[in-house]
Amino acid sequence: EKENIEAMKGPLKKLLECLQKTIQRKDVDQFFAWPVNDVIAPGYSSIILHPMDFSTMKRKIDVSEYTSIEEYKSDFLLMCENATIYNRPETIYYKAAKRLQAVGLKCMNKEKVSILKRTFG
Ligand SMILES: COc1ccc(C(=O)NC2CCC2)cc1-c1cc(C(C)=O)n2cccnc12
Repeated sequence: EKENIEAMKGPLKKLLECLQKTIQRKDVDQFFAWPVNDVIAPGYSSIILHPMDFSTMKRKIDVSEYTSIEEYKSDFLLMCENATIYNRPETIYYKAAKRLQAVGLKCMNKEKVSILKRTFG
């Protein structure tokens, strides 16, 4: 039972690594590559209680913390949503988050996820 779950995580891990590479390529300015801090974004840590960024997601992939593509997707959406909560709509960060969210959702759309779920269980 445990081996099966472990074995299952291999392919899922590969899939998520590939998915993250594809999506992160769109973050050319690397606004989402690292955790946002209070120096560059005043008051960030008191406004955004559940921060998320690509480096944190990468670490979670590496330690097999994601057991499904849905879990990965919710961290991705959290990351984008944080940026639309903290930043005003006219800012480059808000716009970058909206663009990134659209790209990410295309990569993780329903059809693909159901195919992946069938393939990876
Ligand atoms: C890891 O986060 C970042 C890294 C680098 C930069 C950056 O290069 N900013 C320069 C472009 C104009 C200043 C911005 C950010 C950044 C991301 C964000 C997000 C994602 O909200 N942010 C918000 C307010 C101020 N700065 C940021």
